[in-house]
Amino acid sequence: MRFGVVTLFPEWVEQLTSVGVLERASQNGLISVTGFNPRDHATDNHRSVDDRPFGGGPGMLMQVDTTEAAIIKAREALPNAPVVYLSPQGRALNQPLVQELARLPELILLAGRYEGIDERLVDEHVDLEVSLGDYVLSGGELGAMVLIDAVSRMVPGVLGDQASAEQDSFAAHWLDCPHFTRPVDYRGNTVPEVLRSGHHGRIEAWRLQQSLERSWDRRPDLFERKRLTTTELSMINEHLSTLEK
Ligand SMILES: CC(C)(C)c1cccc(C(=O)NCC2(NC(=O)c3cccc4nocc34)CCCCC2)c1
Repeated sequence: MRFGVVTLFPEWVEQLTSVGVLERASQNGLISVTGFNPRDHATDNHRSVDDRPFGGGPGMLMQVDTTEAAIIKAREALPNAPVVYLSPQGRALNQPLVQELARLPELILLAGRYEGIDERLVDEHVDLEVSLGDYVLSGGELGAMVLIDAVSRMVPGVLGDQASAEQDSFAAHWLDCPHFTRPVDYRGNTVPEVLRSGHHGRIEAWRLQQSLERSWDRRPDLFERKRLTTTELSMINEHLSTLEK
C-alpha cells in the first residue's frame, strides 16, 4: 500500500518507515510513505505557504496555490488514491474504518497547519475527512502518522504470523488482559499462579476473564452493539456477582 502525505513536515511522516514493523514492511515493498510539501511549490522569495483569512481574525490559513500544487503532485504520483483530510470535523477513526482503508492500494493524506485549509480545497479535492479525537492539535501530521501505522498493520504480510495472531485478539474488541514476565516476584508482587501452571485452557480462560472484567469496568461502551458468546456472558455474570458482594 502506498501513502502520499501532503504536509509542511514531510520528514516527520517519512520517519514512520525507519523503525520496527513499518521499516521491514517498507523494505519488503509492502508499504511506502511519500511526503509532498507545499513549500516546494512556493515562488516568492520568502517561500511563504500561509495566507491571511478573509474576514480577518487571528491566525493564518494554508495558502491555496502552494497547497493545491502539492495535492496535484500527490494525485499524479498516486492516481487511484482517495484524498483523506485529517481534521477535527472528520469521521472518528476506529478499527472498522482502518480495515476499510487498508483495502485500498493507495491513499493520500492531507495534514493541515495554521488554522486549516480553504474550504474550496476540501470541496475540490477531499473525499473523506477523518478525526483522531476531540483535542486541539498543532497540525494534522500526528493524525496522519497514527492512521498510517494502524492501516499499515492491516496490510497483508506486514505483520508476521505471530503478530497477526495477536492482532486478531486485539481486534476481538476487548481491552487487553494484564501481562507478566520475569521476575516471578517483583517487590513482593508475584505472577498469577495460573500463568505458570502450564494449563493452556485455564490460561486462555483466565485471560479472557481478565479482558472482559477490565472492559466492563473501564469501557462499558465496548459492550454496546456487541453480541457476547455464552462463555463471555457467564464470565461477566461471575464478575458482576463478585461486584455485588
Ligand atoms: C473540538 C476540537 C476537536 C477540540 C477542535 C475544534 C476546533 C479546532 C481544533 C484543532 O485542533 N484545530 C487545529 C488543527 N487540528 C487538527 O488537525 C486535528 C484536531 C483534532 C483531531 C484531529 N485528527 O486529525 C487532525 C486533527 C490542526 C491545524 C490545522 C487546523 C486543524 C480542534
